[in-house]
Amino acid sequence: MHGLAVDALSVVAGSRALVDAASWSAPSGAITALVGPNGAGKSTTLRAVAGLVPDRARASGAVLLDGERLDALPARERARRVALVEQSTEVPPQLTAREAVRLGRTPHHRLLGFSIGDDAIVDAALGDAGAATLADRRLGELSGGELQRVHLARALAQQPRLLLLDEPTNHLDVAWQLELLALVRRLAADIPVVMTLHDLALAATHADRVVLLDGGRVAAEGAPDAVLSPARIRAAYGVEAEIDAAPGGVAIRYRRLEDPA
Ligand SMILES: Nc1ncnc2c1ncn2[C@@H]1O[C@H](COP(=O)(O)OP(=O)(O)OP(=O)(O)O)[C@@H](O)[C@H]1O
Repeated sequence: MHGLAVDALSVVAGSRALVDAASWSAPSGAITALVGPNGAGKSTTLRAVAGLVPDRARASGAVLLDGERLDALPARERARRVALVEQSTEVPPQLTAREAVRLGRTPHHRLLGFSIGDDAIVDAALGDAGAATLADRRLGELSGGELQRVHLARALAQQPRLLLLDEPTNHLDVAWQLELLALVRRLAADIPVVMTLHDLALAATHADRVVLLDGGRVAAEGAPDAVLSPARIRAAYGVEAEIDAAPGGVAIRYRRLEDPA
């Protein structure tokens, strides 16, 4: 299959399955949203797809990108193919944004050092992520939203064949959320993009496919309107959802089960 196929992925810490035999796919040319309640295993899943597993945990199952087993590749090879932007990444505060984005090129270098062409790639990545004006600022001085854009630029500089974004709209104001989603749409023309989202209305509006995780398992997978139904939202989150699908986007109103309609 063209794109990402996750087959019976489990991440087990001690006797506890954080991700439990989850199988799902994310085709090229599409945005796939990974949704689910707190603790459902979304971040653990993205990290495991990128080859990162918590200390003292064990991953099993297969992760295939365009038919190639990613989980069988050495870390450096995997890093050439997969970029992950996490919710919070420790950053050296003295590094400039440009220096941080340049680190995205590291997996592509044969020896330590930089390659010809890196500068143009780094500049393009900074521009695409809306971080060009931040290039010479130090990371320690940036706001949460600005830092988020720099992390995205670093991922773009990696020129990955699979882009994984953990809560990419966190910290972003509404204008930058829309910019980010437009950029993700452009990127998804060529590669699979998987992003975790808490905002189900954003997922319903902007994703082509939705994977609903609950308790580490795949509760549903498919078209947004099929997965994000009131019944499934009730089952996974324990809330009532009233879904209003207008041409400009989906709006969802929530209420607790015990509250009057
Ligand atoms: N290093 C770890 N060791 C043991 N358990 C962990 C570890 N990291 C996460 N967990 C547990 O794994 C489960 C899944 O966590 P994960 O962060 O993947 O969920 P999530 O769906 O991303 O949640 P959220 O929406 O709150 O970000 C949680 O119960 C969490 O407590």
